Amino acid sequence: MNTHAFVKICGLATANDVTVAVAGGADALGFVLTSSAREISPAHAATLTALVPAGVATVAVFRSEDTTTAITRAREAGVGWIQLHGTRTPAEVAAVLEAGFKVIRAVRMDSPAEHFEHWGEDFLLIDAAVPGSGESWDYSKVRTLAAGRNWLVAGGLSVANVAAALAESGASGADVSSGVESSRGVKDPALITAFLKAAHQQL
Ligand SMILES: O=C(O)c1ccccc1NCC(=O)[C@H](O)[C@H](O)COP(=O)(O)O
Repeated sequence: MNTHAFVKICGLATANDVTVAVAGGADALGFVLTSSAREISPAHAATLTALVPAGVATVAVFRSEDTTTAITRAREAGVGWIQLHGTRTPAEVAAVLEAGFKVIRAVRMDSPAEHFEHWGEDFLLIDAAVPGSGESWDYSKVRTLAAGRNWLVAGGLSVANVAAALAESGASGADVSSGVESSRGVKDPALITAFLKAAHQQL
């Protein structure tokens, strides 16, 4: 079956980042609203989400903030989706869905098996041990565990390995940050464009 990989470019910080990712066909854009070299304020994120056309998902990314804080910041940023990292519960996912957001729930690739179950989220994101670190891992090792799920592979992806990662893992899509940067926190337009092309050619 020839389907379209869902591709999220994460850690966008400038209007040019957004313009390039949208022009390249990104399915989702991530804005980091938590402590990180890529952190931007909800108010700044609002100026960027205003540039995003309908049909492209806008995602606020959180590390371990409680859901009330995440929802408040996400509303200020004007996003439609919330991505939750950290140790979470089904009740937290339900609270974010009830607030009207779509949810990406991020888990480490070495999480206990029950964390790979479906808790109501729209996508599971299976990541390296440290989010946003650029560390790669054996993407094939969760293939069986995540089979049948809507899920995104992440962690150490780049133009060079995204096609293989999608094929090996069986993921529905891919998420990247470090692999499309010229230096930490600074996106490279040519790498964004090339990554989107490589990922969308795969599935
Ligand atoms: O990117 C960050 O700095 C970050 C900080 C705290 C929580 C999550 C973060 N990023 C989440 C992402 O969706 C990244 O794109 C994903 O972890 C992959 O990152 P990378 O290995 O750099 O491609």
